Amino acid sequence: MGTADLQITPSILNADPGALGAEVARIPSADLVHVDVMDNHFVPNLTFGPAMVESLARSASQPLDCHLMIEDPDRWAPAYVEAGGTSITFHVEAAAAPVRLAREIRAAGGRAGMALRPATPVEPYADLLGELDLLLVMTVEPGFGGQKFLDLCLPKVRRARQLADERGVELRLQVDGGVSLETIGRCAEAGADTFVAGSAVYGADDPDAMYAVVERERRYRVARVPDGVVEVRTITDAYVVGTRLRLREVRHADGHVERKLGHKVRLGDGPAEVACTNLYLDDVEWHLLADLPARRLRKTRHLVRRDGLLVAVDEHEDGTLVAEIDDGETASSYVPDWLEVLEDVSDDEAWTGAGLAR
Ligand SMILES: O=C(CO)[C@@H](O)[C@H](O)COP(=O)(O)O
Repeated sequence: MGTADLQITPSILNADPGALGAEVARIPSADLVHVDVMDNHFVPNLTFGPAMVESLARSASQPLDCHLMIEDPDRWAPAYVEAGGTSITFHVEAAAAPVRLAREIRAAGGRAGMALRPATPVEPYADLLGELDLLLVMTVEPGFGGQKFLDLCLPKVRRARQLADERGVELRLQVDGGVSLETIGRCAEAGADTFVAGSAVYGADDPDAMYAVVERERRYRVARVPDGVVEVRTITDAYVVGTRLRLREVRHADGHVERKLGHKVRLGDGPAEVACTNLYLDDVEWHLLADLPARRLRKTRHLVRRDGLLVAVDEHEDGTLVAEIDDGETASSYVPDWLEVLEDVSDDEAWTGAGLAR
């Protein structure tokens, strides 16, 4: 994979069209917002134009990833950069001069993306990849959300990644259509690093929960592991260099092993409040990611349940003990006496997992 930074980009095609500002506000943890622009000619559906993009750009805190499913993108694409789109993706099947268009988008200050319908091969465009910031491989026929993922597009994703790597081109490889918890692993394994998801996000009861749970963690250096240990686990964390990604392997006392990829986004200035997203990985996915350059941390976690409180006490290799209390959605400052606190290190970067990793 060309980059270790995986992004999930919700498509607002499946959101309530009458309340788009509010719908975008429901997904504050998303890295980007995917805006499907359809003209009822290139695809049989009609959605947004530059005025809507301009209005969204004013209200959304995330960059807008505009996917133009329109005829004559050579004429219209620059207007979407002007409207505030961050990346502008045109369909190669509709573009008269894709190289010129990609250069125009970049010259206007946008990131240039090119999309391929399921039946469009990538090979004819191999030499053009260096002109792009993003290549979008459609995994459904464009036009509508909620369609079934086309597995037959995966070999193209793999070839696209290979062609870019052979040419030393760093681009985002995006997949769009039918991307869900069930299909995303296969896309990542094929080399995609950016995942557009419409119904999988807006079909959920809490769209942002598809991304993240808010962790409000207090951390304390403590004198000893208190009574009340209900479980002991061994945790190995790998903080992927230059990203907000953490690979975690948890070995439970009964022998079972859990592996996950976490993405932690700070909600405030310090480490105390983060939006945390986890994807559980199978063996293939784990081994694919396990060799990424990372700083590592190994610890034994003692889970203590006492007086209705669950506290994780981490024992580090040098014997220091750090207790974590997760307050979830409700901030609190209660510290039980039995924790025998030596020091509150909640705001100290050096005592975060990333700070301790070597
Ligand atoms: O571009 C398109 C459809 O043409 C997509 O962005 C869809 O909006 C994705 O929706 P799901 O397939 O994830 O429901």
